[in-house]
Amino acid sequence: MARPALEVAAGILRDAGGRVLLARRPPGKPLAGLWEFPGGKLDEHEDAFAALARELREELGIIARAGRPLLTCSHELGDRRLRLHAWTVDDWSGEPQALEGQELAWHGVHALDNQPMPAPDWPIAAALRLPPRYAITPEPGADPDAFARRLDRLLAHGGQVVQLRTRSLDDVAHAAVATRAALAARRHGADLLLNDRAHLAARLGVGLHLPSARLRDWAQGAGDPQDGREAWLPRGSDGRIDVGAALEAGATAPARLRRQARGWLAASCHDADELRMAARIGCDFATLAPVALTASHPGATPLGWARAGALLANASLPVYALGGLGADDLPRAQAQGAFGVAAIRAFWPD
Ligand SMILES: Nc1nc2c([nH]c(=O)n2[C@@H]2O[C@H](COP(=O)(O)OP(=O)(O)OP(=O)(O)O)[C@@H](O)[C@H]2O)c(=O)[nH]1
Ligand SMILES: [Mg+2]
Repeated sequence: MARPALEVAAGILRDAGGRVLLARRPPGKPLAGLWEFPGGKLDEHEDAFAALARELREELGIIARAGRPLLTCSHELGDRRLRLHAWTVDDWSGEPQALEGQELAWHGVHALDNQPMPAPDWPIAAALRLPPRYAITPEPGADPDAFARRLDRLLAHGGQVVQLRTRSLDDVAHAAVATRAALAARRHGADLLLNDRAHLAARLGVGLHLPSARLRDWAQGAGDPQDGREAWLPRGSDGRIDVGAALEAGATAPARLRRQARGWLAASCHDADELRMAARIGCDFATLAPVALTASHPGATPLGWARAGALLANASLPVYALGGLGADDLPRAQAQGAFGVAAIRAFWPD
């Protein structure tokens, strides 16, 4: 019989400057020397926040009064599963002290990629820099100037992560739209991802969003070797994608290190298989679709919340629920285990 999952709560504590607290696992413990979020295992019948409050009192001597869930992910850990519940602690008192011989340090959320962390912490580090909404553009249509103006309005809202999804343009027209979008994103401090143009995304220094067919090709090492995946995925000496070895070593996020100057790597997923592939090749986040009926994909059968919730509960990276959803669906999506909501029409400015 499979052993029950190991349930662990991890706390996100921020100082006045927005930096988060990391604790270094002391010598003698498993994964010694790696930096993690303070916390520990749930006792039987204990919920995540109660466990976290207890662990923070024992490890740091602080009293946590209120928090909210940031991300729950599920990971294979040898012969059992680890479910790691990351909670943002909003209200606490006391000054964190290292009561268990651990080293403590505050780090900016953009510096976390450089810390050697247990692999299950990478999705948390990504979630700390991701907004709850992932906006996807509609096709640019016949008027590229009007499209650029609307995109600019979208990017101007602080902290946006936006996928430029253009399937209808030829390479030259697409490069023009993408270059303009990349400049606008940089001007507004927003993060842009191109849909399925790996070379161009790498050249422009923006992120890449893989359609599911491309995700499958990359995860299986199939397809055209010139498709740009070298720029995005860590490779072993045999040419195969080599996230696994780095995962076992518990080292810093390998995929992200390779593409330090580049942006996010994400993928479109529709089932458990694709969610696993996305995590395995080192994607920072994924979309899961279609959750509900959507006008842009009228032929697709929606997953519905029950099925989507079951897939989300086992995901090992942040996932945006997508398909017929808008901002109003965010609480429901998060209650079902999504990190956020992605949409085309709902987030596109008039
Ligand atoms: N606290 C914490 N544990 C994590 C994180 N990431 C991660 O993979 N883990 C894993 O979750 C488990 C938590 O173990 P722990 O050593 O903190 O457990 P604990 O405080 O309850 O008690 P213990 O040390 O006395 O066994 C370990 O297997 C640890 O490697 C994280 O960010 N914070
Ligand atoms: Mg602990």
